[in-house]
Amino acid sequence: MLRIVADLGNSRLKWGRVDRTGKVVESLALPNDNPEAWAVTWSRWNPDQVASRWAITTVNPPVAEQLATFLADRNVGEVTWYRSAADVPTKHQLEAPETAGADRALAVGAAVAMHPPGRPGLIVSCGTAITVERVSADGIWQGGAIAPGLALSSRALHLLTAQLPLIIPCEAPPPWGRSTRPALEAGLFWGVVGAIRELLTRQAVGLSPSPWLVWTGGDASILASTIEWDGAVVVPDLVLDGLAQVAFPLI
Ligand SMILES: Nc1ncnc2c1ncn2[C@@H]1O[C@H](COP(=O)(O)OP(=O)(O)OP(=O)(O)O)[C@@H](O)[C@H]1O
Ligand SMILES: CC(C)(CO)[C@@H](O)C(=O)NCCC(=O)O
Repeated sequence: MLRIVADLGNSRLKWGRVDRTGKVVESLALPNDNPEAWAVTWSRWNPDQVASRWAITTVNPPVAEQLATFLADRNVGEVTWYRSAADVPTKHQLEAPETAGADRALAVGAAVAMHPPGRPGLIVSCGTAITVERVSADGIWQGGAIAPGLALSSRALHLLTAQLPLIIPCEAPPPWGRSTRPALEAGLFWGVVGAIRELLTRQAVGLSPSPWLVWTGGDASILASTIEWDGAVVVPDLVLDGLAQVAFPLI
């Protein structure tokens, strides 16, 4: 039986296949707004239309409806949805888990599972929004911070001003520029790095021994290298890994 995990965010839809050992393999990102692209990938993954089981985490209800229709049209009957942190067994101290993102809870769950017990941790997820999550030494998610992501900040500056162009930051730029474009690149990129650094520093206060750090999300590869942190790792499929552990546990 094909087992699929999917992470429906605000920018992209990530899919992965779960192999016999419970590992997520062949993960890829698809556009959120293009069911034709989903169909092409799905017929490539499942050319013989064998039975499949899906586990889907979503923070995007309108696109989730489209995805539900897409799967129903393809006779996928076994779908489990994770729509908020309340649907995820990650231990937490949140006030209202039913309003918190399931993706956040799954990322925390996967990061905690990667580390031996007894050490606190921090998780930075660099997606449409950036989240920085705090985990206590006894493995409990204490909550986090939600900030604007790199592409979103760039789009906001472009859309809400008359003269600022749209730029796509793709690598660490010099910290100032002598014209609009490099000045914008500097402000966007280093502004986001500064926000993450500040949140990490402040959330680490009171955590002992020193917290581990896991990065994930579409912008993790360019942002992680800017902040020095002993033993920090980038795990691109952290949310899918967490989902596979929760939805398809090894028995
Ligand atoms: N091919 C791509 N298409 C879209 N975004 C990309 C791409 N490659 C890198 N990115 C970056 O990835 C970020 C989005 O990350 P990701 O796909 O992890 O977010 P998401 O899961 O959709 O968002 P969220 O979980 O915050 O709702 C954007 O800020 C963008 O800069
Ligand atoms: C913060 C994001 C956008 C990160 O993907 C998502 O988890 C979300 O929409 N969460 C709902 C609000 C919350 O987590 O408290």
